Amino acid sequence: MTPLQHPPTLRCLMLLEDTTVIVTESLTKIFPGPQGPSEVLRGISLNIGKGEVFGIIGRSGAGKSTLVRCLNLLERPTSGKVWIGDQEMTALTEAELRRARHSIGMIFQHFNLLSSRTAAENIALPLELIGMPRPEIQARVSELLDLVGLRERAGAYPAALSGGQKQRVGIARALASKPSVLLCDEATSALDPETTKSILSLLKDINRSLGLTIVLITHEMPVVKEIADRVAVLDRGEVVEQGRIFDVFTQPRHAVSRAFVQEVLNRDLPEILLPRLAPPGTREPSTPVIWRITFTGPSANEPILSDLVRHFDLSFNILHGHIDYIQGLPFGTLVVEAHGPVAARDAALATLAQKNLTAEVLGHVADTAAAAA
Ligand SMILES: Nc1ncnc2c1ncn2[C@@H]1O[C@H](COP(=O)(O)OP(=O)(O)OP(=O)(O)O)[C@@H](O)[C@H]1O
Repeated sequence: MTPLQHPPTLRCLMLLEDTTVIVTESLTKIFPGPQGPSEVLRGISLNIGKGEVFGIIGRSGAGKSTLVRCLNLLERPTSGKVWIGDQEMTALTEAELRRARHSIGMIFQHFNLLSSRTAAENIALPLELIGMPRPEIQARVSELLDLVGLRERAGAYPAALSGGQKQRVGIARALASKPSVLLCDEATSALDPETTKSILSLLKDINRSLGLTIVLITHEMPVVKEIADRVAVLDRGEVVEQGRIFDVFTQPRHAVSRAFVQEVLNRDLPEILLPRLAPPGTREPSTPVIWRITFTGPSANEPILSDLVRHFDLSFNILHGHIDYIQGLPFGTLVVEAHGPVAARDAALATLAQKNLTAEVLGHVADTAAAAA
């Protein structure tokens, strides 16, 4: 039973001993506007586990930034509730919220560093604000500079730092007060792919070494694929799909999720091969067909095609294929022409289905391609 299925009084007690660290319940946000009120969040309910990297992905305008700002109450939800740890954020006064935010770090797309302060001074800022004694601040800043690999740049001003270095300062500053949760709002969107990788790898290291829960807001599926454990897909203020990264990547159920997955794992037939596919209804059923076989997990390591050749006397022409790794598990697709009698092909498809492999019939081989094969 999840915390959401319990009455509110029990829920807080459960959160203390449970592995859930962030809960949102039916969160809505309505902004007033010149054309009338606009409902930007429409009943968001999420459970985010302790130590998890949780991705929230959506197109521009889906409501991602509003959602993340509702988590730390920088934006007050119109209705619904937010718990972080054992605190119901939505029930706190402004003064209580300021204290509660010490356990929530946040990093931003444009880093939000103070240009008049050095890297070390930026990192020290939240500690100064809580009145930490100077020697303690110095020790903590030194520790954080080591953590993010910036010891050599401690005295540099933001203008002299690269984008990746600025984000490292942002991460160190966010971690200064030892939060249990780190919210990342498009933290790598302003960075090039190489720097993005290094920042994501730093975040993953921090997640593992400190057990920090990370919520990652992004419009980039490669970011989610790289480090998230689970993902929620946000579309027009609603969570349209959520689940383990491997499941969402290998079996996306919603059209928006499918489009995001397609960006990373291009499963379509390359354009150059499209002429090999006959228009529907133009070929005899007995002509060779084109299949797309999807391999997931252990099935990716099995000699599937050679088994089909041996058992059903079929022959295959491999047109296209790739294999990827999601959280260390293989996932691949292979597009093949299958040549052989219809009955044998059908039996082979049934065998693939029994092995829980997805085989889609894309169509028949076009006339010219069949002749050439
Ligand atoms: N303070 C506000 N007042 C009125 N409307 C707002 C406000 N903040 C956000 N919105 C609107 O809410 C919608 C969602 O915005 P939000 O920034 O949360 O989306 P997003 O998914 O983060 O998009 P992006 O990736 O482009 O930043 C947008 O239509 C935006 O114009």
